[in-house]
Amino acid sequence: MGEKRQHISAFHRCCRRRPATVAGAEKGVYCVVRTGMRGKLEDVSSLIQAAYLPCHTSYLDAKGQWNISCYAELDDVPDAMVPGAVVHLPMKEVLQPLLDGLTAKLCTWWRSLHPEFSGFELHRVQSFVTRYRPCEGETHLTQHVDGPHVDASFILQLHSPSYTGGGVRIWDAQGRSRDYGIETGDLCMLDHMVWHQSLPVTSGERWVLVVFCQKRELPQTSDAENLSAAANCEVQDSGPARCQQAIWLATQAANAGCDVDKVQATNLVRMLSSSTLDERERAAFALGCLAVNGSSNQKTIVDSGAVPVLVQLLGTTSAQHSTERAWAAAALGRLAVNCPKNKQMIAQSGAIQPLVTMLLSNHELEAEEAASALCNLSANHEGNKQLMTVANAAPALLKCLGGVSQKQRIWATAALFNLASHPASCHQMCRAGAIDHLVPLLCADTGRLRRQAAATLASLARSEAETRAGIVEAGALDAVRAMLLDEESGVEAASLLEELQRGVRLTDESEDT
Ligand SMILES: O=C(O)CCC(=O)C(=O)O
Ligand SMILES: [Fe+2]
Repeated sequence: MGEKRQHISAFHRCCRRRPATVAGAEKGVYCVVRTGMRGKLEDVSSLIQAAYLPCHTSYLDAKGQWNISCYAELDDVPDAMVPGAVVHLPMKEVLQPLLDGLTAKLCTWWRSLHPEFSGFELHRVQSFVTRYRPCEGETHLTQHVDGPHVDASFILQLHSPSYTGGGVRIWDAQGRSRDYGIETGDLCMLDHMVWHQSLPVTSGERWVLVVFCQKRELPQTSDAENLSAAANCEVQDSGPARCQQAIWLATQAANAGCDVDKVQATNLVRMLSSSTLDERERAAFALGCLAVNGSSNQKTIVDSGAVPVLVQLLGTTSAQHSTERAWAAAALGRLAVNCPKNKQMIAQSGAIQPLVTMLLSNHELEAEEAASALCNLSANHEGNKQLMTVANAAPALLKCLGGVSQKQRIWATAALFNLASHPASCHQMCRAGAIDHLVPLLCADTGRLRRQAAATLASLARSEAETRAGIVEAGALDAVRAMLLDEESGVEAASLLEELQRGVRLTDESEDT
């Protein structure tokens, strides 16, 4: 009973239009859950919108002539081909960090519906972003099923500020429909051949991510067998299916917050040395997913020898290896979180210089993950701050502040904040023009950026009267005044002001003597 009630609330918390009933959930053909990804989706929404390039397609189903979707993935599956659709790689890059986790969620739910498919996994055949607007042909999608070739699908509501209308209507196995006014981060999961439609948007824009999956048989049938197969996944014969299993397990483990064991970790580390780029990318990605689960996974992964191999992956320079470098940086950064021993080991294995080089990459994902890793490596670690100064990190981080990626700017500012408390780094930052880069961020759109910029400037202001004067000269006071009125960034603004005033007071005092 308790379990059922829990299911009901997860199912209906997000339903604005209907009181809680569980018709769809009970019949099991669909499920709407809140993922808790709202913040993450808000963070990536500008990237998604920047990467959005719709293509003209013609479907035989409810979509007809359709030109408001941008495709990130399109498998060459005969039944699933969409005439006119082409993959837009920038969208793939932006969605990459989200897709595996979401697919794993869909797969977990779908397996619970279909115990008979425990030996199967879901493989994405299409993923795309759709933008609905109140224009002809763009408001909604009429009633349809995703197709006989689609075994399960999901619709994720992306960050879509201020739109009206919209939402999803879904029919259960008895043909009864329900409307869901889904909110950012709500995930609507559909079983095979479930009728559904989106509802017309009447103002603003509604953004969704849609993924279609097919089931694929796993070579082994039980989790225990999968585990042992993954455990034996040798580099020499790690065919795609076997590595897929290792990744599947890692994703499941990361998703469920469970521990990775030594054998799994060792095999993922071996996969990092595979001769296939795709396998190395997947292994690095999986290790990064597992490393966030807490200290026991961090330790198991480090004890399996991951650090030197991951660091080695950072050392390539070609564009082709950019994603591999990004996931290796992400894994290293996560291994460093709250663990001084790992921070030191990663730095001593030579990670810092290549990470600084990666900051200057044209590939957003690579620069973002490098900035994030450097932030984690420098946090509460004076030795690494020193090494980052030697590697000339500050100028590269400052350059990142001018990048288009918001995530990159946030991580770079956070890393700069860490460095600002280290005297040598502080000098390096000031020489590299930190004040001129940071003061404009006091007026940034994002509260987090404004706060981080203010805190970093406050730290710099502590160093020398000349720096304080420079900050004032660059026009910080007006921005700080505006920030003081703003609840979100008032505290940081007040401490920056205090540091700046300290400068004024010191000057007054010295004139008195
Ligand atoms: O946008 C929605 O809510 C539904 C999208 C959908 O069902 C589809 O694209 O197949
Ligand atoms: Fe659909």
